Amino acid sequence: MKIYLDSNIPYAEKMFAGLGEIVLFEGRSVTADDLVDADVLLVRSITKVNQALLSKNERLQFVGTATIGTDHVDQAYLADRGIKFTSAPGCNKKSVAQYVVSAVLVHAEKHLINLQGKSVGIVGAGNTGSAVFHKLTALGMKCHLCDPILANTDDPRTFVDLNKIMECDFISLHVPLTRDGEYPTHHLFDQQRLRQLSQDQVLINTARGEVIDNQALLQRVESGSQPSLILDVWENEPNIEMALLPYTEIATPHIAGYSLEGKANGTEVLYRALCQHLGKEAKLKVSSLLPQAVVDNIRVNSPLNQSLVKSLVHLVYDVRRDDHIFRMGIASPDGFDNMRKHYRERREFSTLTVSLDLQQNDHLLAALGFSIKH
Ligand SMILES: NC(=O)C1=CN([C@@H]2O[C@H](COP(=O)(O)OP(=O)(O)OC[C@H]3O[C@@H](n4cnc5c(N)ncnc54)[C@H](O)[C@@H]3O)[C@@H](O)[C@H]2O)C=CC1
Ligand SMILES: O=C(O)C(=O)[C@H](O)COP(=O)(O)O
Repeated sequence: MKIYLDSNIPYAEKMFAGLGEIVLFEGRSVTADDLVDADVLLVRSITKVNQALLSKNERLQFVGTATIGTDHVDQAYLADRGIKFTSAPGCNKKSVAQYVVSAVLVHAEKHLINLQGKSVGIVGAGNTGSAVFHKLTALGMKCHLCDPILANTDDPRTFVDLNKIMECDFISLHVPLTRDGEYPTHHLFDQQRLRQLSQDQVLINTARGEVIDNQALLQRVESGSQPSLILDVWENEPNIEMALLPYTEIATPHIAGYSLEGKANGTEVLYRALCQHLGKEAKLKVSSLLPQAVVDNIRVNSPLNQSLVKSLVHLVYDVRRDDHIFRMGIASPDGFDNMRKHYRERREFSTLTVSLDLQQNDHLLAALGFSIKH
């Protein structure tokens, strides 16, 4: 059994070693010739899994992607060939939500904004949008959810339409990239919608670059009085529209979901699914392989305010560091992918235990995802 693994799937060599012979590949450059004898193919979002990639392989039985997004996989083609497919829903939702929390706090500090009562429009109310809702609501923000698909189900939450979202102080995108169906998201933010944004608004994209028409966005920002932009994802990665960069407040190379926990969760989901597919017991747990966090506890003995929350958040994850590294490195060859490939170890808020002297602080910090001790 040959298991072909993207070399950027952490802990995968250890987790899958007992299930077959491991062959590592580079996700961006792998070709049909490389995969001729693969029985199992485990990818991340940069590998387009389609007929062209699998045309020379006649024995593939299982494809897994260690990601939430599945737009890079032609699932209909896999189904036609009877190849089992698994993704990792929700695996890095906390990581993305923590990125958004850090970015919102950074924006608030820079523009002297009190976040209490500020409105947030969350487009896509699935795993990640819901996590963002939970955290930003805890910060005192008024969050609105837009999800016409869930709005047509028995989901008990209140949903608004996109017009209402366009009035919000912050707009955060958490939709899959889709081109078909009743509610396609490709260029959901097109020239017309981008024109509606004012310079007092903040547009955050951690979904997929193609959800915003990047050329229309460039025209919009070049015409003046632009909204603040926080962009983790871009059209045409890794060859992004560099002219957008100077207009962004925070810019990163598709790493919002790159916490160690988020990536490790993705690995574990695939491990379990493959074990099940092969009729084997899933004996390993990826959590046992994670290192201790460098900073793992802190004592807080004063009431929380926005500034103190920001300090606690940034003790664990500060998006400005990723923004800085990105701007320094993007001009070099392979700059976009290099930062992703050699991404530093980033942990989630749960790895920091906050010891609280004041009872009233727990709700907010627990909602943000910190571990709490009294
Ligand atoms: N930047 C990064 O590192 C990461 C990006 N992502 C992206 O975020 C996307 C969302 O992630 P999850 O929330 O975990 O997925 P999910 O599948 O749990 O939720 C997506 C939600 O979007 C809704 N939706 C679909 N079309 C819509 C439309 N036109 N308008 C409004 N809502 C719509 C769906 O009904 C669903 O509830 C992923 O598909 C992936 O592309 C995910 C993880 C990391
Ligand atoms: O999970 C997703 O969906 C993502 O966007 C991934 O976090 C992106 O990471 P790579 O798969 O491109 O390494």
